[in-house]
Amino acid sequence: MEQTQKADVIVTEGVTKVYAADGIPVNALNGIDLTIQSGEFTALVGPSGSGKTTFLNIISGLDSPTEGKVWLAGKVLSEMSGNELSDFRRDNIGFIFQAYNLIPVLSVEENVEYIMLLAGVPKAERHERVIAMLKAVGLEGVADRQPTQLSGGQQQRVAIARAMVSEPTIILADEPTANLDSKTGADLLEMMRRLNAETGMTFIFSTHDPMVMEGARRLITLRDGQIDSDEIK
Ligand SMILES: Nc1ncnc2c1ncn2[C@@H]1O[C@H](COP(=O)(O)OP(=O)(O)OP(=O)(O)O)[C@@H](O)[C@H]1O
Repeated sequence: MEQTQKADVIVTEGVTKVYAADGIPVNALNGIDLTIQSGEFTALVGPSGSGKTTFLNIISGLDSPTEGKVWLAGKVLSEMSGNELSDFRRDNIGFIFQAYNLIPVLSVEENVEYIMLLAGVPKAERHERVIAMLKAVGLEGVADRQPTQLSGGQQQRVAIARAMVSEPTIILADEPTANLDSKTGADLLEMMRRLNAETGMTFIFSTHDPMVMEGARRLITLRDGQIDSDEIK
């Protein structure tokens, strides 16, 4: 009988973060032990200041923990050199930001193909993958537009296409619906969930939005830098 084994894409062990703001220590994370497996669609929730952004920054290697270890796709982030880490991040993580962060002087197509360009994917293949990805996010026919000619919801779809097109190990999204009205945010989340089901790509996102939480398959609640609850729905 065939066995499907889920890989651990992120493992954290004792992740602690202390910021030194004006000499006063702030304990943002207090020993987080967590495993995220491939194919998860997981929301990170909790009150403002509970450590969500800090945790996302640490598991993506944008910031380093004061103590503890993070494995991403089997590699310990703190054991990589600066260049190795940035290549590893480019190949393994797709980021989606609250403010979309598209490059305004580039067309939609150029925004979506950018990471593939850096990774040396040939032009014809890049074009084919961008067009297929734009179709998957419901944005056919906008490849030549500038991001500013699109609505906020459409811009965030472009950002999702950009994050997913190079098939990273994990998609990380910090408050992806925070700048959208609740209907647009709910539609966007439904689309992310469909893409997760169709591609098996792993998603982890932070949110304050109860409608977005509803759509998650696993809900991890942080409180004062610790895991308060971890619920599979
Ligand atoms: N660069 C920093 N320097 C000092 N303290 C920081 C820094 N970044 C975050 N903090 C503090 O760390 C704690 C966790 O912040 P974090 O931004 O991770 O929380 P959050 O759950 O993402 O909050 P929000 O929901 O408001 O975005 C807070 O007390 C915050 O004030």
